[in-house]
Amino acid sequence: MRTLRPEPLTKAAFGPFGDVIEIDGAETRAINQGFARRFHDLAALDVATGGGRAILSIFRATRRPSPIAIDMLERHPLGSQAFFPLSPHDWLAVVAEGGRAPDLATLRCFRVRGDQGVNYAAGAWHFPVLTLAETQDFVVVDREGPGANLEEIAFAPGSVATIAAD
Ligand SMILES: NC(=O)N[C@@H](O)C(=O)O
Ligand code: NI
Repeated sequence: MRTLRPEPLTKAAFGPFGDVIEIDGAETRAINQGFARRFHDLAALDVATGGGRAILSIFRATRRPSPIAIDMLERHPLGSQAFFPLSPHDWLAVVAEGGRAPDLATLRCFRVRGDQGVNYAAGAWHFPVLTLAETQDFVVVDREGPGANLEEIAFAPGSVATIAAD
């Protein structure tokens, strides 16, 4: 079984899996008579497939026992799924490339800062949201609509990977 070492999240490294949501590098616009700044169009929301619509939710994540075991992966074939933390604590995004099944040789863990979010592209294999705090709320924007938008693959316990303790 592999030990995944969290790597820093960068736009380049995360490119195959979706978008990094962050102020750094964003197109910005002064708005509201100069009393606010807009960081514009940070992620490609893709939710219209099959008559879907965008919804905004809040997930309250709680820390999983260490070492965190990657015993399954999931994906949402009909829509993207964006997460942005509401508290400034690091968290983790675990992803893998692949089509009908994830390619476990490409399994990667990214350490995400508390001022960064991610937007998983439609069909991107990922592990459910992982906080490193005792509890952490996330704004989540994803797809509501007809069709099966959750595919999960479970692995034999202890067979894939754990995440190195921080
Ligand atoms: N169940 C649910 O909506 N959560 C997952 O999709 C996730 O990525 O956390
Ligand atoms: Ni998901």
